[in-house]
Amino acid sequence: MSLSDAIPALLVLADGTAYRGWSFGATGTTIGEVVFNTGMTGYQEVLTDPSYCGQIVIFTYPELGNTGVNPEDEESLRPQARGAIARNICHKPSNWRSAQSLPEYLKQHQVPGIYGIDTRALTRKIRMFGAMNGGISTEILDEAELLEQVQGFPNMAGLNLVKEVSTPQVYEWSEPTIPDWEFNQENVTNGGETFTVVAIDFGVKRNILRRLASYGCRVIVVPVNTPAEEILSYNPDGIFLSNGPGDPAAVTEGIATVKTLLESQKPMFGICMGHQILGHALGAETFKLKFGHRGLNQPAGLQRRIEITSQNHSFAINPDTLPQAVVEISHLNLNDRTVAGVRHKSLPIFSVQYHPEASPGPHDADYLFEQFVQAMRSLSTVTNAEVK
Ligand SMILES: NC(=O)CC[C@H](N)C(=O)O
Repeated sequence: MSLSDAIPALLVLADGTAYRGWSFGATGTTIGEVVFNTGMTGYQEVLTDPSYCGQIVIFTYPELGNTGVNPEDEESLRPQARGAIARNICHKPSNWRSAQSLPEYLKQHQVPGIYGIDTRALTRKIRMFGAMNGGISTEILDEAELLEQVQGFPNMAGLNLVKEVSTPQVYEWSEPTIPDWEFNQENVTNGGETFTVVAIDFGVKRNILRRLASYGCRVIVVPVNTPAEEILSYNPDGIFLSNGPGDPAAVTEGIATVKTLLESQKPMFGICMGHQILGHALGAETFKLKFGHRGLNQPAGLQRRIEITSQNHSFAINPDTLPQAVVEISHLNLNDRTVAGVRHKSLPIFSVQYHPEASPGPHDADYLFEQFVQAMRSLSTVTNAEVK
């Protein structure tokens, strides 16, 4: 593509700052919360992660699209981010798995992007002043006009976006990580046991379902508004609470369901939104971070063990509101010491603010899936012994 074919695009932030660049992906106008991701790989997984619904992602890695996109790396049915911001774009991908270029893919799914932006300056701005709404347009090139639209857009705090991405129907997932990519061959076969897990879908990433399946789980994925009685009617060995977009405090139906499910005392594991929902169900509160954590090298841990983790979140549990008699903090984010994991003191219930399934990201935290399975195994052994 020559520069003379490039379509001018405008990016305006809610504080009035404007950046000019060129369009990639779809043309038109898009508005959302502008956030930055510092990962050096995984743009396709990031763009298709349902937790990015409602957000425009600045990629700090300087060139996007070199390896194209392929059907296996989709984290959901389609790109979920509202837009993408890049320093530079590769129009001719080179990779044996590539099926399509990133610009073509975003165009096909009507997601606008802008490149030619000084993403370092933009990221520093968001870091200093916090995540804010912004708009990208190829049709409104007047800064004041686009700013008016951006300023009329709702803020992320208070938004329930889960309904936009949760599955409309119940489905079963049994596909594990493919053998070529399985990095934990010894543990995942799970001795042929099968555990039934009901996953509440707040906007689940496929790699979570794959990791659960690799550890021997048959996963029944249910919509966010599924009543607790229906969830328990599947007679699950464990309950999984997924990741998802928007403000956790606004997902009141999910919080109420989890509160009821806690009474069943079944093993429960939550990731990201699932962790925040569990926090609310236990009586804690969440707050919005200034610019969130999005990247592949966020350190988490407590005392001696540190995991390098994949993260993508805006909100966090307020530690002062956690019921200390019932739960303890299991992990902190070691960059800013916000809560990164909690564990119930007497029941097999735990959750993390980060993404142990990676995709993209490191595998340090994969052991958490094993812990969940271990909790279900211990319980089923106790129950079988009682029956005998
Ligand atoms: N990845 C997630 O589940 C994100 C959770 C929540 N939407 C947040 O931004 O904090």
